[in-house]
Amino acid sequence: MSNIRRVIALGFFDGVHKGHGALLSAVTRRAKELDAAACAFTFDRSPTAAITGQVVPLLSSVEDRVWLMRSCYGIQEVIVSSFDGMMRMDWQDFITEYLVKQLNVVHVVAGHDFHFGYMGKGNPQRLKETCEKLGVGCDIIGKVEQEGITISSTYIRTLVAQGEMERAVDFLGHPHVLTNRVTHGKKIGSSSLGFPTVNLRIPSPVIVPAFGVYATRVVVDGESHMAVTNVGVRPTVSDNDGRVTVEGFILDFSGDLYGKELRMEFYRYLRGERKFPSLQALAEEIGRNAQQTRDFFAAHPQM
Ligand SMILES: Cc1cc2nc3c(=O)[nH]c(=O)nc-3n(C[C@H](O)[C@H](O)[C@H](O)COP(=O)(O)O)c2cc1C
Ligand SMILES: Nc1ncnc2c1ncn2[C@@H]1O[C@H](COP(=O)(O)OP(=O)(O)OP(=O)(O)O)[C@@H](O)[C@H]1O
Repeated sequence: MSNIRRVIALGFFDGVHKGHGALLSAVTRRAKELDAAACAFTFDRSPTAAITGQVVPLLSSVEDRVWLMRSCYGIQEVIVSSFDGMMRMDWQDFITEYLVKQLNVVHVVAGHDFHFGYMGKGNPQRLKETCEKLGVGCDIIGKVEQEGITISSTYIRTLVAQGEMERAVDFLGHPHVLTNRVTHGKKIGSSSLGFPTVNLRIPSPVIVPAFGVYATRVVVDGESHMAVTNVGVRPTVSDNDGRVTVEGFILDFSGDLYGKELRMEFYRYLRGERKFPSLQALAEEIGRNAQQTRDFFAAHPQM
């Protein structure tokens, strides 16, 4: 780590929602005032998953988390730390040895319920008092609510898992995103259906949105296109192997995207995934869903 002066937001930041946004905006503001680098600290894996041993499906991969913090809030450096390597560090050491000595922190920003250090014994009050003694600035951000609900990654995960995408977008402050490389499908899409699709895998432990069809955008080679996308196991296709795929038909586009990195943005749930009596019936429905997607983006030109 180079020894530049850093203003650092502390947390895990899964999904980078509006509550996190309050911290990250404070960081960019303070960094300007102090002529320091705007940074955020996160872990490589979910602390809750590591501690409880349970699978915690996350809204974002590490890469998407980093990208969201940079692109939505102008964070210049995201420090991705190994949770396993840090979980036994006590809270005082986290501040004095890690933040101050290693990262040269000049100001920290954390939320009202931020717990840190071995057994979670560090808390906002301890953070504030210790920073004061060390001459490090500290902002504790009060909780951000919407419709009387405290915005949290946990709450937004339930929205995505239930397909409530528009509400998820509302609480995130940006669309739910999935970035991955395009893989090969079974080629039925272009040959029998008349709808070529890009196929993405959802890497573990990233959350699987409710099975169904969504109005989405795909961003590839720096360009954004409307797409109608199915998430699920494709019960209509006889040889489906039970694997979950994300398949998007990109509107008004032709070209081979195999192997390219693509970002998919989810905006609206259109319908559930179904088993159709024939490929013909499925193709007719996809045609209707493509039109619904056009209508949605025509009605929401800012999206
Ligand atoms: C917008 C859209 C909606 C879809 N809806 C369903 C569905 O409800 N049920 C289903 O079995 N497959 C559905 N599919 C998946 C198709 O079965 C799949 O695209 C087709 O099998 C082609 O697969 P391939 O690209 O791997 O060749 C949908 C695909 C798209 C693009
Ligand atoms: N709604 C919110 N308002 C203000 N600060 C928040 C809010 N949500 C999270 N924070 C703060 O953002 C940082 C990162 O939080 P964390 O990653 O634990 O998110 P979370 O949404 O609370 O997650 P979870 O749902 O898993 O508890 C912490 O410092 C936390 O206190």
